[in-house]
Amino acid sequence: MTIRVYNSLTRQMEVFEPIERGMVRMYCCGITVYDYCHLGHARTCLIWDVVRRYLLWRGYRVQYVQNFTDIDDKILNRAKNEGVSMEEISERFIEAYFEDMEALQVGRADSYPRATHTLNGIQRLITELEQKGFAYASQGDVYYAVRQFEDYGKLSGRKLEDLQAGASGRVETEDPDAPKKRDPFDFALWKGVKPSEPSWESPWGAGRPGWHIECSAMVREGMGETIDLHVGGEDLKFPHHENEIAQSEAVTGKPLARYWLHNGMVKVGGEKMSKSLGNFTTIRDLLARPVHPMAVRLFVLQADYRKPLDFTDEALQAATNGWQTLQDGLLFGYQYGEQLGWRVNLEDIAYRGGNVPVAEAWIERFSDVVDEDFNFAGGLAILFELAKELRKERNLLTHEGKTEVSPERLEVQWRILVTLAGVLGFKADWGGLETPATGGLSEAEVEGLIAQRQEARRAKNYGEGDRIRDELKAQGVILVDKPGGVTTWYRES
Ligand SMILES: Nc1ncnc2c1ncn2[C@@H]1O[C@H](COP(=O)(O)OP(=O)(O)OP(=O)(O)O)[C@@H](O)[C@H]1O
Ligand SMILES: [Zn+2]
Repeated sequence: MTIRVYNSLTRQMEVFEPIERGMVRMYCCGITVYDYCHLGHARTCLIWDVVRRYLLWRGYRVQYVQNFTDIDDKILNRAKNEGVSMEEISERFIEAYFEDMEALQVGRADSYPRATHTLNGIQRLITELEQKGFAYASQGDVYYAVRQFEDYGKLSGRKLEDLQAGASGRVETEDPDAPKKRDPFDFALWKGVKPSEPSWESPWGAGRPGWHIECSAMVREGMGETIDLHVGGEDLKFPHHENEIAQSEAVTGKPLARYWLHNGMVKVGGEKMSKSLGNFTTIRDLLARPVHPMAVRLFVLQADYRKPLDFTDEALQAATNGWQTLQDGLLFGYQYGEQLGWRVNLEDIAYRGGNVPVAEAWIERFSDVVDEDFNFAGGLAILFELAKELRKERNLLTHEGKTEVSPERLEVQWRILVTLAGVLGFKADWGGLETPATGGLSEAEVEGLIAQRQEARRAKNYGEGDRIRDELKAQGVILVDKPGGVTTWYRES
């Protein structure tokens, strides 16, 4: 089978064919770094991380680039409020971003260009737009003249005429930059310096870049004129992605991206989870509840990536239960492999995947389903089938001392499960296993002591926290503190 994707640009399913055979160039609009990430950001980052993993598994090489917007009014406002520099704010939240994503096991992109590191490329692009008649300078700012770009609106399906009718004068009254624009829909490529704000020298005077131009410049500088996949949240389709297209394609005369893919929003009570609405749950808060990071991954991947996803406690609980089932399946080999006489190197499987024959029907079924516009929910259904079968066999084994399916066959099934779960970025906490062989504390006892330690640390009683850590260590249990206040553990072998 071939991979097919829903292209937002053409509004139809298309066979996925990258420009260069076997190589995918993929760009994702990243975050504006002025606060901690919430579950909405997590969904966007998780989905595209798994798309990348899937493409790699399907044999492509992938260049995956995700930017950080580190010049923005929101960052400047926070810096002003705290009396610190813009860099201090952006550095703090870039660091927090990496911690949160690591906790969720989102893989690192190949590069993370930042607006502040791309000023030459940005200025080059604006200069070319000016030379080609798509941009004009006005009172220290530079604007993009949207009416010069014939295709404006092709991604979002919005026509300027309709927008104008809908806006009817509102734009003029609300937009403080309106007097500087030739048309109310023109947008800033460069903004003239304001007192006490950071600025960079440019042919148009000191100032800073607008938001939209940074992505166009980053793609061009780091990836080329046309990339394969341009992805991001649906909220960015208009105006951000529309403007990226207008900027890049006006200069190069080539499509910016072959395929535009958009993920749906995480919603709360029907509204987009967002900082401005105050209805958000940060990744940190979620993991500190504690919710297992893999349950968050399951919550996100069980939904159609293009549809909105409602965040409710029930949905989260369902994902937590689902993870338990999947985890039971993933741990099967570690718990019963020896008893079943498997001669596999479990360490090897844990770190390199199951290494199963690709002709296996399960694998084919999985890739057939996921190939169709990254249907991860469909792929997961296959993983659950496998996990449930292993659970059934586990019950037989513990109660009757034998399995129905042959041990050889079970081994293959388990390896397939581990492999496919790995493709979707799921990894079982092998260390959390109760291993009677090592004796000592039971799983529940360990969890109880960890909870006590967390309580002590919350009360700033670090001495007691350390004492509990040492007590556990003496019993062969090693604690690993993860970002977001989550502690995992494993038994020393
Ligand atoms: N509720 C959400 N669900 C899914 N993705 C989201 C959500 N909110 C933001 N994103 C995505 O996260 C990425 C980073 O967005 P950005 O930093 O601009 O956040 P934002 O939209 O300003 O968030 P907020 O509205 O909470 O301030 C974008 O790709 C955006 O589409
Ligand atoms: Zn962008």
